[in-house]
Amino acid sequence: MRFLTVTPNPSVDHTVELDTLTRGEVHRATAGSVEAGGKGVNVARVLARHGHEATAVLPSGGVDGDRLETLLAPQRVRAATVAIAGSIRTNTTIVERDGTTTKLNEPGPELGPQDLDALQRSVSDELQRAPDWFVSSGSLPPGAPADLHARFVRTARGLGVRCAVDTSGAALAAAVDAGPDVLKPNEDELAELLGRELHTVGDVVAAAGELRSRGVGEVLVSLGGAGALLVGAQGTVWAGGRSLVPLSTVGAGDCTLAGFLHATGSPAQRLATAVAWGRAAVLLPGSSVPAAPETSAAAAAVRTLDDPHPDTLVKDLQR
Ligand SMILES: Nc1ncnc2c1ncn2[C@@H]1O[C@H](COP(=O)(O)OP(=O)(O)O)[C@@H](O)[C@H]1O
Ligand SMILES: O=P(O)(O)OC[C@H]1O[C@](O)(COP(=O)(O)O)[C@@H](O)[C@@H]1O
Repeated sequence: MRFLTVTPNPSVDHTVELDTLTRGEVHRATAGSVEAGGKGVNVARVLARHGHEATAVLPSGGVDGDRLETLLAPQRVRAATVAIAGSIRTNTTIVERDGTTTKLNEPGPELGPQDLDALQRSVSDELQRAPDWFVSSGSLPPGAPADLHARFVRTARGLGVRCAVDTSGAALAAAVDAGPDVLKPNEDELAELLGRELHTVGDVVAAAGELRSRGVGEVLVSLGGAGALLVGAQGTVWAGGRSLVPLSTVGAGDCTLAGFLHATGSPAQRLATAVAWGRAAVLLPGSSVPAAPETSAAAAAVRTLDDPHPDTLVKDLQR
């Protein structure tokens, strides 16, 4: 299949591994790594590793822009870079020995009107090539309008291209009303969007139902160690597996969405693939994305459940 992604706020992902993080202390890291990052970039990377044609549209500028392009070059992703005046960001992740992951995401460069025009032109040009899926992902940098993902989705839908969105905050709220085919919030992002806490399966299903009534096709809610729930026209499915000690959870959500779009079959089959790709990602260090042998191995441990009981607590789903 052919995929197009856009990442308005890509990053160089710097991961530092250490024993235990203590605020205010000097730490000696046990390992460190640097990778090309940002949500749409990661979606493109993992799809390319699974043999798909993946194009990633991204702004690039400054020393970190050069670094990101260098890191992306060997990864079989076709990078459609848009030169911007500012320098792209570095995001830092601290992973402790027990798998606890702390992310420090920079705001990113200010995008001026010319940068935004160039980015929108690049997305429109790439959409003319009629990809099978378009993925609009990640936070928005300063200067970008909150409805940037929504604008991309409307352009894609106008051209008949199926689209998925993974973002947060005001950008997520704006994207809902553009009616993407797939929306992938995590539990916290969904709770923030609806302005209420989500404790049970019923809470999540009701929240997802509200988004569907506003025009979203399928809502794929990732739940960290508790797997994921898919709410769509055919009902609700859960998929997950036994608990894992993550090496790094960075990129797990991106791999989950990529697996979902890669898969075919019933909602349960597509969700099981999504969860397998997410679980394979957490077993890799830093922002590394899994290859086919790793996602196939992870798939063997995933189980699914149709219509999980609405009173079940989300945190109890994997038991
Ligand atoms: N601690 C964990 N144990 C097992 N699987 C995990 C863990 N954290 C994440 N995953 C897998 O990765 C997926 C995405 O993780 P999640 O944290 O929900 O996404 P995001 O990175 O978007 O916040 C989950 O649905 C799950 O399959
Ligand atoms: O755009 P945001 O929300 O700041 O997120 C960017 C960060 O998220 C990642 O794309 C990882 O995302 P997930 O862990 O949600 O899959 C990193 O590569 C990047 O540093």
